[in-house]
Amino acid sequence: MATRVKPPPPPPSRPVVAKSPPRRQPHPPPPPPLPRHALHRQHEREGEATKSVWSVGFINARLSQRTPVLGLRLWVLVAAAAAAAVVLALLIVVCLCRRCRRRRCSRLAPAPPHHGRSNRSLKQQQSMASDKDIEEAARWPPPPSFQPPIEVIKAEQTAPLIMVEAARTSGETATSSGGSTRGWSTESGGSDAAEPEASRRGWGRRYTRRELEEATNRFAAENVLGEGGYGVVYKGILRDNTAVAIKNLHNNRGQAEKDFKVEVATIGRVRHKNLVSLLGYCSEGACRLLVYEYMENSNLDKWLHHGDDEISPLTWDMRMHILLGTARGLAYLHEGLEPKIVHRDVKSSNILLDRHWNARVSDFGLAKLLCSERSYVTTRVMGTFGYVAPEYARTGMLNERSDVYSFGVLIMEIISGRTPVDYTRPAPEVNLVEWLKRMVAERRVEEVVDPRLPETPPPKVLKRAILAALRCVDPDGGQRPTMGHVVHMLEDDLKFRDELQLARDLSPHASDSYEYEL
Ligand SMILES: Nc1ncnc2c1ncn2[C@@H]1O[C@H](COP(=O)(O)OP(=O)(O)OP(=O)(O)O)[C@@H](O)[C@H]1O
Repeated sequence: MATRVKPPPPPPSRPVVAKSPPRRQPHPPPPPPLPRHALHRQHEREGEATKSVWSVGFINARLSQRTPVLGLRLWVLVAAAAAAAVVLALLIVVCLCRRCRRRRCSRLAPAPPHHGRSNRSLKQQQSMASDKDIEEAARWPPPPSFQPPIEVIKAEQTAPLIMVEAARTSGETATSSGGSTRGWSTESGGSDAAEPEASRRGWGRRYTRRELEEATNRFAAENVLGEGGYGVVYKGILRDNTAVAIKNLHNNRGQAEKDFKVEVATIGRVRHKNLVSLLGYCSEGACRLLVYEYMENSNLDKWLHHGDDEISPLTWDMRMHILLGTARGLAYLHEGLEPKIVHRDVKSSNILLDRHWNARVSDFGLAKLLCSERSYVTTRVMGTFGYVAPEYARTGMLNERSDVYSFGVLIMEIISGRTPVDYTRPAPEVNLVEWLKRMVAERRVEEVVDPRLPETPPPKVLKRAILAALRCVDPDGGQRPTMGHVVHMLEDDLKFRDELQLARDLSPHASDSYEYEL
């Protein structure tokens, strides 16, 4: 008699349907014990059933099962969960990237001011300014030991203008010194559409060439403000009636548009009341144009050296005010930004004057915008003859103390009305720094004053200004003050001048003794 073998249990893949409660049935009698060979076959069948749990058919069946979630099949839910996980992962990556970028932005935020010496010590230094100090500062030649400046940046042979380090770290970032962002609007010609993100971030407006042609009457000759080493500068009036200065950079075929934009962004984000603001740019084909705020009173060089008037319109006070503004602008570049910007070409033609005669430093950071292969870049690297710090000229090593040296030359220029190098003068007077030092050593300080000045400054005031200049042109870069120190010196000088004036106004005789005491 054939033994009835109990059928294997139904495969678990069967769809689970709502079951009615099982009817209770009387327990069937226990099956008779199986013979050995039947038992063996049953084990084999059970083994196959277990294996089938992992078979393709089984998985397919499982995935095709309907679930209680909206009656969707299991594979639909699995796919949805996988997609959600991918989206989540992407979101996390994007968030992390943004955080990194923000951190880079914050590196360019204004750094806390750090001036090595306290105001007090500077004040003491200043009030102790005596003939001896001035003569000591004027000592020449420099000590033979040249101490390399701290944080020296090696100037390269062909493209050494790497002073705008900010560009490297964050071409895409935008920071502001708290200044206005006027002019960085998003409305512009068609090309803005290509870069809406840039405009939103405040990098600066991108102008079309056509817009700028319109503003300058097709770059007409009568709108030329002048020509410098970087190109021709035009005055332009934009459609909204804003006056601008448009610098047409020449020889730019070597500059990739992307690099150009990075540099422009670097310059554009630097805002300070004593720096000329870059409003935007145009980059179409080989054409590279920079759009700046227009400065009504041109540049300092013009007023110092190219005026026809016998009496200069620049009074002593105006000159000191211009110096202080310039010092503040430079101090911001050196100490207010992280990483700092070394101007590298501080000179009177780069000090522009707004309608209120406030100094506005221009051309900072321009060096990196130039095509590095051009030979004139190499000559420009050396700054301008007469203003260049000796260590820079000698070694090509440059840091912010080189700007301090040039600023010292600028002080001398403003006091004397002489250019830093003047070959029309007798040999001992050709070099301004050397001549002025000699005059100080010979106690002929009063003779260095610009004969075109409407009024001569009080001797003590003059001496303090000369002392500041001599400190700045110290042959040892490490001994020069920082621009922050220079700002304090000049502020103190102005205060000193005010006090003197007040004393004079109160009593002419009292002021004599006051001046004498100081
Ligand atoms: N934003 C501006 N507003 C008014 N005039 C300007 C402005 N920028 C430049 N200029 C004028 O354009 C002329 C050329 O300036 P640019 O800066 O190109 O050359 P530079 O300073 O004279 O020489 P270099 O290029 O050697 O520094 C100068 O007369 C300058 O005063």
